[in-house]
Amino acid sequence: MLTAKDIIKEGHPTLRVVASDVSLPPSQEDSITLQKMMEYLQNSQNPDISQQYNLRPGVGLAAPQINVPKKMIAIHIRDESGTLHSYALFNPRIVSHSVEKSFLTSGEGCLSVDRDVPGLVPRYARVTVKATTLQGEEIKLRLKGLVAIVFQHEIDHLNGVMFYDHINQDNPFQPPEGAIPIE
Ligand SMILES: O=C(O)C[C@@H](Cc1ccccc1)[C@H](O)SCc1ccccc1
Ligand code: NI
Repeated sequence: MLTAKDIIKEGHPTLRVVASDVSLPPSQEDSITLQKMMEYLQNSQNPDISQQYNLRPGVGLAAPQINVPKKMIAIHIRDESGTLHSYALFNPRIVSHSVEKSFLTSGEGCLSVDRDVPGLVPRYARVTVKATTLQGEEIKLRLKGLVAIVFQHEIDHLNGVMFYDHINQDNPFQPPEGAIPIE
């Protein structure tokens, strides 16, 4: 199982590379890696397991964060209405997005960043994502709210982008014009 020691931290060059497309159908190695990423998220949200293995809770994980520069992400989160969004995806890409922006009022964190970075992170309020699932199915997801933010955070990792790259350095707490705050 993946544990905290498998997650690389800021300063590691792999966090700043553009990850490679995964050739499909995926190799057994890539499938197992993606399954382990999903397992990490589920374990990190289980009070007993996360305490036993000292896992930092996560709702998303991108392969570059475990030093695998490939386009693979896992997302496991309950949204505002309690709906579980659990996805293990190859080659996710944003195919369209709203002009309207949104942001988490609490700012963002990252499993690869062991420090608080204050500031608001402007994101698209709504995104349409295409990807291939572990089962080899091509899917299209229309996302909004917290789930849309998590997807954008993870897809950023596939392009070598960290959440704090988006923070307005002159005024970190300046909400983007007309953006929707998400608690
Ligand atoms: O480092 C990562 O990629 C995982 C982040 C994802 C994230 C997405 C959106 C906003 C902040 C972080 C971790 O999940 S950070 C821990 C966490 C846990 C619950 C809710 C938000 C963040
Ligand atoms: Ni992150």
